[in-house]
Amino acid sequence: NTALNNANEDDVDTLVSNLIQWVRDNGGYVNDKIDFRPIEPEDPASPRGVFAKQEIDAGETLAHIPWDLIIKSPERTKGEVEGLSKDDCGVIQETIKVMTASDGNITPYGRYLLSQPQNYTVGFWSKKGQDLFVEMTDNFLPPNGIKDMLGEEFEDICDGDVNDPMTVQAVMLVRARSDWEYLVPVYDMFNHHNGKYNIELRVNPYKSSIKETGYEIIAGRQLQPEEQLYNSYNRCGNCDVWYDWFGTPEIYLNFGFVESFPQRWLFDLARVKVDLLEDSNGQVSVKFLVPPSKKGVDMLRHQLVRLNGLSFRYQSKSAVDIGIRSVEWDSLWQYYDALHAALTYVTSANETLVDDVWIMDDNWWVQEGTTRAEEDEHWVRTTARDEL
Ligand SMILES: C[S@@+](CC[C@H](N)C(=O)[O-])C[C@H]1O[C@@H](n2cnc3c(N)ncnc32)[C@H](O)[C@@H]1O
Repeated sequence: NTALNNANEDDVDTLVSNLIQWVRDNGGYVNDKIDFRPIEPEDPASPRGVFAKQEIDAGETLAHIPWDLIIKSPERTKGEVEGLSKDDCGVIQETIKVMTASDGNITPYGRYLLSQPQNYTVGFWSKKGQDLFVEMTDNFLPPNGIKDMLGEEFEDICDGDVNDPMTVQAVMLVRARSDWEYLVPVYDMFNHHNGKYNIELRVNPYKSSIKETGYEIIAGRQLQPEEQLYNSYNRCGNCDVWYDWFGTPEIYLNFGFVESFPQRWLFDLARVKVDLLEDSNGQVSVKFLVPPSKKGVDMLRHQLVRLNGLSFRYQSKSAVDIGIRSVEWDSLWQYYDALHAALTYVTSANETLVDDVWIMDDNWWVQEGTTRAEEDEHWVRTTARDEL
């Protein structure tokens, strides 16, 4: 896997401009008014995002990615399947091919994917890092099933080789960058923010045949110079299945970062579901989406005390002491802070407690009636303890 190791040495600015040129040379379009640059202009190593260089009108096309440049499963290539297919094995296999193409054949997109940081989402960490994460969540707090990201979802369902680092990296990148089973260059450059989401897709790729249309990304509203352009990874126009249950912990699990407010937390075992909203003065409020119970809030209070104990035990330790990479250590404590804050907001909220949630069915969490998903698409990824 020297390709994976050498990749980080490529200059990312060059990789990005080659990628844009390649899209343009192959029938695509990328608007001149957008720029792909590090989020912190002074820190070339900071993550990249998309920014408006000048004013952009609402509805203006930002980019058009033709069907041929999209990485998708061979099943899709025949163009017969519409709607969601049940797994993403096909797009993973194709991504592996794109990333392992020979020097003469590799596309600028393959090179860009190769340059991405390795194993940065928790499902792909070292065993020690994952064990510490599970110690933190106690198989009770979300996100659930971190070991399934590779094991159940790729090894078992796709029959994939989890011992090959390039394969593992491709799986992680598909989970962190794809629009379910389409990995779309340029569209995958937009960062996530539910409060500032300002782009849209002209055509929902799961509701119509996109062989002719490809992905057309448009401005959701008027954009100002220097504004960052944001997608939403769970509330976008075609995010139906993800809309209800996929909150801040699940964003963290799949994409490896803690989202800003607004956040959604679904504590399935305590049957507590909340949105955390921030007003223009930075005041955070808790919106209970299902009436909480005393039993549930007590469970979360107990978890908060346990988390305090955990941080106390580790406060004088470092990544080196534990023997894990600093990316894992730093990310874990970032998530800890978000989890701790969410539990603090929820347990100190002045909400009337009622027991109704415990007499509801397993779908208690969609009882609020704001659900978007179709009837058979409601599900929560259950925790290990839930299955006992
Ligand atoms: C679809 S890609 C977005 C483009 C990516 N930043 C890049 O440099 O190519 C998703 C990845 O971007 C990063 N990301 C997206 N939104 C973010 C946010 N709001 N804060 C921090 N990182 C974010 C995460 O690393 C995530 O796995």
